[in-house]
Amino acid sequence: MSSLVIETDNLTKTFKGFTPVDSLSLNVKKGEIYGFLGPNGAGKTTTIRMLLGLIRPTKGEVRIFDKSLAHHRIEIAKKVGSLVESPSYYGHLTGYENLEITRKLLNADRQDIDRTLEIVRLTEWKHKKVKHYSLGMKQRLGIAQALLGSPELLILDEPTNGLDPAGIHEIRDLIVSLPERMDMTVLVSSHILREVELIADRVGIISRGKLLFEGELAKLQERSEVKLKVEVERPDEAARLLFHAGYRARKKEHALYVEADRSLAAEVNRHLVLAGHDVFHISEERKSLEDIFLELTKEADSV
Ligand SMILES: Nc1ncnc2c1ncn2[C@@H]1O[C@H](COP(=O)(O)OP(=O)(O)OP(=O)(O)O)[C@@H](O)[C@H]1O
Repeated sequence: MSSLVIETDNLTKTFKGFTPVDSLSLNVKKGEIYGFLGPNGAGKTTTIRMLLGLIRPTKGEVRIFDKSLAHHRIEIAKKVGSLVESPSYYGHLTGYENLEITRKLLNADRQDIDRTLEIVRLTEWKHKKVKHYSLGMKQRLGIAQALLGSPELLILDEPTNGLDPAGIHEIRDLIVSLPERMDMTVLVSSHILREVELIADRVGIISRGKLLFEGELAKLQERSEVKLKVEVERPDEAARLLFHAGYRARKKEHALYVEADRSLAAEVNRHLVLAGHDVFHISEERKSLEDIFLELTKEADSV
């Protein structure tokens, strides 16, 4: 069997001449947490709805567990748990009762309810009515619903939307624990890089329905240029000097950013010191992932 749990080939969705998902080829590996990243309106939910068989692709194919979703929808659905947008529940019923409804639909074991309540840390609240739950607790209940029946693949669409920092932290910890605890593959979407950065093994970044990058975030950062940040007393003058020595240098705030890596740090330093500049500090700088993400998705936006 392939090590890919989700594989899409040129997945495309068109609504009345508008194409929110455009030739998307995603690869999600078994046992990983895959961060599906993109700004609002990038096409994440539409993609997820196709992965769950809730809407039909206009073009392309979805393969899950090495099988075509179009031909094995029911068989695949039994092994996939999901939370798309906000969870649905009955406020006048308790957490336990809500899960009992889902459990019956799935024909899952009764002890599955207590086990999932434990995982999402709602055990002590299980006999309280859901209308009294906080937003974070409702979200955790939604994840518990998705976990019933021990799915092999869990798909969560923006599970931290609307939560406060503590709630975000809790959901994040919960997601991180799942692959090992439940031998599961997780795809989690978000429009916030920082949320995914801490938990995902690999990411797929989309904007305007197109895949811009897929892989480890460290690889994305490696692709960004390195600069030397040089702190000197008179940066304007130092920039001119380095320019005449053949370097591209730009002043930003009180520092100078030179297009060079650490192998040239000593040479840059020598140029400056020999010309009478006091150099206080030289360090190698890369763009933050946040900057790279914003640039990448902005570029796609302006096409
Ligand atoms: N049924 C539909 N008919 C027409 N347009 C749609 C339909 N569903 C989604 N869209 C449009 O497709 C685009 C992508 O939406 P989608 O919800 O997939 O993005 P998203 O990345 O999940 O964004 P968000 O984070 O804001 O939910 C949006 O412009 C949306 O308005």
